[in-house]
Amino acid sequence: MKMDHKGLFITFEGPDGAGKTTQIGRLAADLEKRHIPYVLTHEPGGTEIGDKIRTIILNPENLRLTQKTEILLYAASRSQHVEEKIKPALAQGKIVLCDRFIDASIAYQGYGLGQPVEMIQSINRFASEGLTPDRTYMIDIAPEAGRSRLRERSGGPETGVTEAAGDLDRIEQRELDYHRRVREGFLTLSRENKQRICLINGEDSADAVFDHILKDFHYFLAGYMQKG
Ligand SMILES: Nc1ncnc2c1ncn2[C@@H]1O[C@H](COP(=O)(O)OP(=O)(O)OP(=O)(O)O)[C@@H](O)[C@H]1O
Ligand SMILES: Cc1cn([C@H]2C[C@H](O)[C@@H](COP(=O)(O)O)O2)c(=O)[nH]c1=O
Repeated sequence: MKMDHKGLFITFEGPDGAGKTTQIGRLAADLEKRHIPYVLTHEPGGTEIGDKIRTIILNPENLRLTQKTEILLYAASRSQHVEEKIKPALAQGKIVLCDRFIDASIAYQGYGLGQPVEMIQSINRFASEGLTPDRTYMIDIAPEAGRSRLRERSGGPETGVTEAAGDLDRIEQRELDYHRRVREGFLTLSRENKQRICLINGEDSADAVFDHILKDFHYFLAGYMQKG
């Protein structure tokens, strides 16, 4: 665990539709209930400038956006986010809950697009000033299941809304094979970072997933408090 800041940096990762937003919201509610100061945020975005970058990255009309530009825009949004929001909150001793961080760039742009992972790591080390999450909840789901959840969330075939018309962003619209590579990327990361990453089966019920996260988080928090 990196101890160069006072707060705790917790990230949620996983393929599209895995349930990250659902679970991070539940963990935030648990902290709220226990009066523990926290910040709930997300990437890409999380700041005014980051949200503008997010709009460019995810707009399905931006067909000419190159792979290198995509990597750099995610890193630019992250840099703004770390400096303006995440590091100040950690310095105040808060728990920062962040929906996606550098693991997403490695999985989506590295494993998914086939861009060199070491290069993405190096760009992001610069962008994030070397910030590493203390704990990561990686929620795994097969891309078919994730995509079907996203379709339902945006209307679903039964409502007559087609997938193309149904709110999928520029990344979500990529073919299933791309999303299979992304998932394998996340699973590889979880094997390579067992100390930091807690891997969870996102195809279990939302309650079962949350039980798993909460148990691990309370255990992790107790250890962190003990170390002072
Ligand atoms: N464990 C679960 N079982 C069934 N449905 C779920 C579960 N978790 C979340 N959902 C539903 O699946 C959809 C996607 O969930 P959510 O938005 O939390 O995923 P996400 O990982 O944040 O998606 P993305 O980051 O791709 O937008 C939502 O409609 C949510 O209610
Ligand atoms: C941080 C980050 C994200 N992505 C992808 C993952 C998703 O498809 C979108 C973000 O949408 P969400 O609904 O807010 O999860 O962007 C990526 O490709 N690379 C990244 O670094």
